[in-house]
Amino acid sequence: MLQPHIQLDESLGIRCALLPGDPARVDRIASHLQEVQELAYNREFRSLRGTYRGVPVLALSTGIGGASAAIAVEELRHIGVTAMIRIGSCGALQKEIDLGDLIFACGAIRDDGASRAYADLRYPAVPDDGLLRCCQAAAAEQGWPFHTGLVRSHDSFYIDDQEEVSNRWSALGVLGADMETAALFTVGRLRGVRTASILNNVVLWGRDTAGSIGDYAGGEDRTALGEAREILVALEALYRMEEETR
Ligand SMILES: O=P(O)(O)O[C@H]1O[C@H](CO)[C@@H](O)[C@H]1O
Ligand SMILES: O=c1cc[nH]c(=O)[nH]1
Repeated sequence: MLQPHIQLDESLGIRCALLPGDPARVDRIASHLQEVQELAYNREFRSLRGTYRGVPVLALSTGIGGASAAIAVEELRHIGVTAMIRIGSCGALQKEIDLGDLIFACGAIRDDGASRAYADLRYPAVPDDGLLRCCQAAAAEQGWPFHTGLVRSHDSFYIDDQEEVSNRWSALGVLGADMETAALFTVGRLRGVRTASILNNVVLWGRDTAGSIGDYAGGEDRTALGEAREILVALEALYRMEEETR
């Protein structure tokens, strides 16, 4: 059945997906794939297919926030996708995390509305353990710096007590902030989909968030490198997962 938001159906027959937030990132994923074919572009959901080392892969943007990410997870599951890796950006909540460093989320603080609509806050937002390990192994093999830890997913960028809120989560050891990881993990776990989230740090801890995100959008070198790395790590992780389950 044609899914109403992503405008894709099960005839695709693809099990693995990369989920960037930004539709423009879909092009940068395509540059690492073979046999690329554009599929659909409806609202924030832009998609294309390709192969990586022979593995069929779908790239679909989810837009900003947990609500649209949750819709993407549900509709992708309806068409047979069983493993999804978010290719995101984030702001650091710790000073040792550099621009372009990768964060592998081993859990997410559920400060978003979408995940709460699905389950009581005591339900943990966690990735698939095997898929997370495939991501770590792929990054380690390349020798690229990465951090594994908790992230905080939120719904609001410009609230008045932003600094206070960020300081509180930083003091609790949370590594970074994004807006979709908690919804991806929660919905994925509830629906039996394997998920992981890789975040490229685009804002140094304590720096101006809006300005730094603008630099990333403008192609700042280190964050562009972090993005290329997270894409390659995710593709390699999916390849490893497919090899393990073959
Ligand atoms: O770059 P993406 O993947 O969209 O991720 C981050 O960037 C957006 C905010 O600028 C939010 O979606 C946040 O999660
Ligand atoms: O602080 C930040 C930076 C990027 N993306 C977020 O969601 N938060």
